[in-house]
Order: sequence, then structure tokens, then C-alpha cells
Amino acid sequence: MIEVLVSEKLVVRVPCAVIEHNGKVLAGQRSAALSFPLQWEFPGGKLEKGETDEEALAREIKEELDVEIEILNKLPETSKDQGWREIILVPFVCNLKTLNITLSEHEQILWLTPGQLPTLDWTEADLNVIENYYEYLAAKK
Ligand SMILES: Nc1nc2c([nH]c(=O)n2[C@@H]2O[C@H](COP(=O)(O)OP(=O)(O)OP(=O)(O)O)[C@@H](O)[C@H]2O)c(=O)[nH]1
Repeated sequence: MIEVLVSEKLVVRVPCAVIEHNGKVLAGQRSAALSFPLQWEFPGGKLEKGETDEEALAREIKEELDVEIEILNKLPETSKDQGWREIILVPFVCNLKTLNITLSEHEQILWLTPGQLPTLDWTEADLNVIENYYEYLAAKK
């Protein structure tokens, strides 16, 4: 019998924010210097030790955009196999509590209507997030 050793894969939990403001949604372009350069994402990032999803998201958004958010709803988690690790994206629909955005990591941000979102080059896992966001919007009507 051949035994196959299946090594455990690193699983990385990444809360991210679908930030709504005046009928538009914020998309962030990843820095040219990071992994997945210049692709678009919902801002957020990896959990630090002991943090809840919500705490990590608030911290990341403050670090990346220098604003405070109000979390409104959670969207379904979606996972992406990146080969050596699995990313679990945990998206939250959010509002802005403060309005003056200052970028510290992203190349640029865009405010798009929900219908415009698919025109950008998103990281792969985000395509599921956009689909789930559409379902969320449809259910709200
Ligand atoms: N914040 C965020 N990360 C995403 C999204 N989609 C997606 O695949 N990711 C992946 O989740 C990881 C989040 O890491 P991070 O934002 O904390 O930091 P990073 O890019 O420096 O991480 P890395 O260097 O480990 O890739 C990235 O590898 C990124 O590729 C998304 O919509 N938002």
C-alpha cells in the first residue's frame, strides 16, 4: 500500500470590508510591492493573536485607510487555495464613521457602484465576495 502524507496547510483568516458610502463601494488597489501586485481587493488583513474578526478588521482599516468603520453585516466566508496556504476571506459590509481617508498601503482606491465592481481585476477570492454582496443587496430589497 502506498501511503501519502498530506501535510497540514496553513489556514489564514482575513477579515475584509465592503465599505458602502452614498450608494458606492470602496475598492482598494494593492500596492505594486505586495503579493498580487496592483490587483483589487476589499481592504482588510490577517488576524493578529487574540483578535476577533471584527477587532482585526477595525484595526486594519484604521491602519490602511485611517478611518473608523461601523460593521453592518457579515457576508459568507469564502476560501481560496493559494497552494501553500488557504485564505479564508471573511467579508463584512460596513459604513464609515469618519470620512477622511488617508492611504498608507494601497496604490489607490475607487468608489464604484455595485454594478461597476466586476470591471476591475480583483484577486480571485473577491469574485465570490462580489457575488455574495449582490445576493445580500437583492435580499435587502
Ligand atoms: N485584505 C484582503 N486580502 C485579500 C483579499 N483577497 C485576497 O485573496 N486576499 C489575500 O489575503 C492576504 C491578506 O494579507 P494582508 O492584506 O494582511 O497582507 P499582505 O498582502 O502583506 O499578505 P501576504 O504578503 O501574506 O500575501 C493577502 O495575501 C491577499 O492576497 C481581499 O479582498 N482583501
